[in-house]
Amino acid sequence: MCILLSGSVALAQKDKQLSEKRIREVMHAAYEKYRNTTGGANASYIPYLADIDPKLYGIAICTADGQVYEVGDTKFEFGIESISKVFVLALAMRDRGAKAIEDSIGVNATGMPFNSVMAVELNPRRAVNPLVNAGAMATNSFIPAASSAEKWTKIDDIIAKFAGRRLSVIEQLYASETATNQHNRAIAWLLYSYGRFYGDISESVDLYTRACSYGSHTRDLAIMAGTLANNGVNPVTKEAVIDEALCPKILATMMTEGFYDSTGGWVYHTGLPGKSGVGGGIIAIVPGKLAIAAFSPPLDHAGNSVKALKTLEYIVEELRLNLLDARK
Ligand SMILES: NC(=O)CC[C@H](N)C(=O)O
Repeated sequence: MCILLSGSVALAQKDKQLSEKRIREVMHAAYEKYRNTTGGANASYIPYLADIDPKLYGIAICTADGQVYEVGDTKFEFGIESISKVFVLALAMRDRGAKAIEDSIGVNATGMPFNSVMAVELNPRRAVNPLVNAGAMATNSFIPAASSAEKWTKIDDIIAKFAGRRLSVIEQLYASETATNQHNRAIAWLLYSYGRFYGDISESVDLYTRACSYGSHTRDLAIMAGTLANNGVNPVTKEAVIDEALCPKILATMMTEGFYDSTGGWVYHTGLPGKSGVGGGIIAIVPGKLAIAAFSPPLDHAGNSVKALKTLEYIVEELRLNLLDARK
């Protein structure tokens, strides 16, 4: 009884860290601390991304009870890119089940870059992770539907539910990616050659490319991630988007592969599931509590936003959000 009591008192103390005042304070402190940080470079292999203003910077936090806090350029729409992989995975998992994802796509870490061919070659089962390009394209191919148009409707609907508003594809970005995605097409063919692709190749690559080309702003990402923090219920609209039992499975893939070959470093610093995109966005989820999103276009060698990474690491440390940290 005594132990229980002191445990819950300690938990309450820890949660005091999460008062509205404290969240705002830390978020604004992060913004001031990193707003002039330089380093990294915009993604240039997708020409559209190279031209985005590298100075744009936004942070948004969405709590599990639906409060949204924002600072900076949080309404600027940028390419969601690989962050879309998380939500397309949620759809495939909803329709196929968590076991089928594990068996047919794979859930282990590749420890390799997001567009690695070797990740496919070196794994005896040719299993990848749904959060690298190979696994994400296979995941698109795995969504059950009568046609590609129907799959897109499913993707568009679930993305809208996660965000609490309908997102639009940035057509210029989509065209830019489509004109330069030969490497992704090659990866899809490779998976196909090993029997690890489950639908029409060009259609699946196209769905993947289109989903990466959604325009999202930092606030959207915080709410989408907030839905995963809130057991699959959008904390703002209160709509149930996916079964709560799937959330820990989705978060597990983020913990193992969310930052590709830099995932170990991310977990080392934050102890949280997170995901980056080459558009400059990053999300992090604290189950049951909140989600954080940050955006800044310049990327490091692994394709993760330099400033967003620093921002999230700082906020996680200051608010004591690391899941692996049992300090009171
Ligand atoms: N890491 C990323 O965000 C990569 C996504 C990008 N659409 C690609 O396929 O290369």
